[in-house]
Amino acid sequence: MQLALYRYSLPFLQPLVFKGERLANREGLLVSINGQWGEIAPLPGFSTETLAEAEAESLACLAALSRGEKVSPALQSVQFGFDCAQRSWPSNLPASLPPYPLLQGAPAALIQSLPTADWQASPPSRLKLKVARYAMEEELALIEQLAARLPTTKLILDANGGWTRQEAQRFCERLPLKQIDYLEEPCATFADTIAVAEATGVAIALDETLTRGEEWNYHPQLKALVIKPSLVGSLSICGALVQRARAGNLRVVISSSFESDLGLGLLSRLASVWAPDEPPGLDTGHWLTERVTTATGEVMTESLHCLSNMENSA
Ligand SMILES: O=C(O)CCC(=O)c1ccccc1C(=O)O
Ligand SMILES: [Mg+2]
Repeated sequence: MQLALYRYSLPFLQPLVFKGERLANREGLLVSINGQWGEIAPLPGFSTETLAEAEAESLACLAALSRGEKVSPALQSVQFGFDCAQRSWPSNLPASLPPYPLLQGAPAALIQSLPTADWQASPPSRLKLKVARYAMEEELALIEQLAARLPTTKLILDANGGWTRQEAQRFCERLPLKQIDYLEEPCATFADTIAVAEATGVAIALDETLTRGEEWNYHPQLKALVIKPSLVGSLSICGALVQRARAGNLRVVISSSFESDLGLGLLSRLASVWAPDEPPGLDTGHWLTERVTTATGEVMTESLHCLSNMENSA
């Protein structure tokens, strides 16, 4: 049995802020089990575990595997990594749809630099924008511009639970609702999010509610589950969420959390299995300036920091 764990550190194009924490590099782990890879990369501000905790549990799991034991990690990022590295993937997976573009940054700067010229010829069917980060007026002005310039594009908005019920209602009352695909997580609780939906008519998608494993119910305005397998963790829990979405006629959008190119490839495979007709939320790779795999998919282990490398007969 071959077992290895590596750490990567990949620079961001420019530092990104996650829930108030400024990161210049994306750091994570790559696990290899008999030649099959997984990625373990808790995201500060979104994961409850730290990278150090994930590393410690990963090393313990590898030691257990090397003794011939089965492992069931407790940390979500570690569950994802080990599940991916041990999954029997179908051999001929179709490619997933191209991801919808993700816009991130200050509204004034985005209005200046909108690449609408490229988009005019073939506008994206969907476009995602982070909200609840800057002044509400500025964000609404940007949305108005986007809606006017890209009349056939549906906008996905994501507030990451950043508003009170009242703030979210003020914002949603001024949205061009026909052009909004859905709003992810306007408020910090499911009850507040649903209250905003009912008061304003906006369509809702859940994301952090699923990552945190909180309770939720079907609602006529709940339109989609945004599933981040790398943060939810266990692929069987992700599979159960997909089933529950199907049972309630909800769309499933597979989404990333700034993984390396290897992690994005794994998420793209999961998207082609779980959401073959839905453009995934995987447009985070362009924020990283370096890769961990070659063009043919080989992991460039020589450029990574090796934490463990074992070969035994177990
Ligand atoms: O979902 C997407 O389109 C891209 C990923 C994304 O937006 C994201 C990335 C990291 C952490 C949180 C989020 C989010 O959905 O809020
Ligand atoms: Mg989200």
